[in-house]
Order: sequence, then structure tokens, then C-alpha cells
Amino acid sequence: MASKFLPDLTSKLSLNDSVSIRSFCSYLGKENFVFRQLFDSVSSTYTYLLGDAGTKECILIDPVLEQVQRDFQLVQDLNLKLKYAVNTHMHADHITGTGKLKNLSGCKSVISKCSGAQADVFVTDGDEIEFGNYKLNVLSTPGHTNGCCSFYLKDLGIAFTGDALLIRGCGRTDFQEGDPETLYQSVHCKIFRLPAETLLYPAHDYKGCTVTTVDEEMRLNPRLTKSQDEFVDLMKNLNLSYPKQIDKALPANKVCGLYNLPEESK
Ligand SMILES: N[C@@H](CCC(=O)N[C@@H](CSS)C(=O)NCC(=O)O)C(=O)O
Ligand SMILES: [Fe+2]
Repeated sequence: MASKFLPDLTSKLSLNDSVSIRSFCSYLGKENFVFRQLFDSVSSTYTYLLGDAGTKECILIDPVLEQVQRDFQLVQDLNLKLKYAVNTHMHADHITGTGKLKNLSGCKSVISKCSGAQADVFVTDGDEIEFGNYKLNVLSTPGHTNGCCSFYLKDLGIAFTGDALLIRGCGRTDFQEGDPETLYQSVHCKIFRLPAETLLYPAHDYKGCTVTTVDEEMRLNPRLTKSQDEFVDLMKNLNLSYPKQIDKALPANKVCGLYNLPEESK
């Protein structure tokens, strides 16, 4: 019933307004759902706080080391208890905040087994990550890296795509285990099979956008609307410069972000 009316509702609301998701939750009878999109301007990374105000359990998706105090303060301000600090993949452009959050809050870190990184909980395709009365379905969406996962919260029609699908873009495939054929299949066979009105929240945006939908990306994504062969050719010729923090980020992220940390981040 909810998904039947979702397109009408979203067309009346500004998707970039946090009020919209609150109104939508209220409409669905999910008033307890807490949702915040946080931003790290150095790496252009989005961190997401998802919680259940009824049970107080919450999770953070893709926390950034330098923003841990901000994120943990918000968890406390909202009287929530952090259950999991989750990574969509082993990031190359920033050090994860999951290890520091574990030390601060006693939460457990979560990542996919295929990522090659250490964590308390390893997830794989089909698993569920529960917090309060909500759950994320784990979708394996490799191609940017082997361990990339997207997380789908079916009840609310929202998904977190990490670097697999960015707004009008996608994760690059020229380092770690990047593979354009695999990424194309992940997006088309997993993310584009979610309901068209599903709100998609990426791990990064470099142009100030905050959210998109399956429908928008299927129609307008300049890379993923191409044929697979055209996509592969395009991805092999992007000639992007390497992320500035990659040499310190990858070794640190293999161990939950707790390796050789800069003094000011400890
Ligand atoms: N300039 C940034 C890195 C930008 C970058 O490479 N972003 C990645 C996601 S983080 S692994 C990406 O996949 N970008 C896709 C694209 O098409 O740009 C830095 O130096 O950190
Ligand atoms: Fe990435």
C-alpha cells in the first residue's frame, strides 16, 4: 500500500529536505525512524545515522575518522545507543571511523567478508542488519571493489549504495579490485531491480546533490544508461587522479581504521 502511494507523495515533497523523510515516515506509521545525512567536506563522504527512537538502537553507515566526535555526539544528543558502525566497502579515500567508534561506544563494526578488512561482523548478500524494529537487507554490489555492498531498508523504500552507484555517476573501477563489467551487472541486476521510487543515498557526492531515485538513475545516469560494452570502454578511459589519502587509508581501513593514525585523530 505504501509503495503504491509513494510516487504521489514524493512528487509533493522536496526530496532534499529532511522534513520529507519525516513526513513520509509519519505517513507510513514509522514515526520512530531517525534519519540523518552527515557530510565530510574533505573527502565529500556522506555518513548516515539510522535509528529507532523507540528502542534507542541506531547504526552509522560509512563514518569518517575525522568526524567521529561529531557523529558520536549526535548519537548521544538523540539519546540513542550505537549498535553497529557499518562500512559499505573498504574505502580508499578516507580512513573509516568504525574503529574509533568501537572504542568510544562499544558498538560492533560491520563490513562484507569479501572486503578483506577486519570487523566484528561480516555480512554477505541476503544478510540482514537489524537495529530496533528496522532492518537493512544486504545486497552484494561488487565492481568498484570486491566487497562493495548496498543496504536496502525495504519498509521505508530507501537504499544506501556506497560507491557502487553515485548520483548520475558510479564508483571508479581502476584500483582495488575494480572491474567495470562486474559493476555494470551489480547496478543493473541489483540496484535497478529495486522499486523505481526507491530513494538512493550514495557514499559520496562531489556536486552538492544529496539523494536520487532508482527511476532517475535508470533514465538519467550518463554512465549506467549506456550498453555494457560502452560502459566498460568509458570506465577504462576515465583517467582520474588517485585519491589523495589512498596510501594511508587502505592499510588503516584493513584494520577498522586503527593503524598508524595521525596523532590528532586518536
Ligand atoms: N578526489 C578524491 C577522490 C575522488 C574519487 O576518486 N572518488 C571515488 C570514490 S572514493 S573511492 C570514485 O569512485 N569516483 C568516481 C568518479 O567518477 O569520480 C580524493 O582525492 O580523495
Ligand atoms: Fe570507494
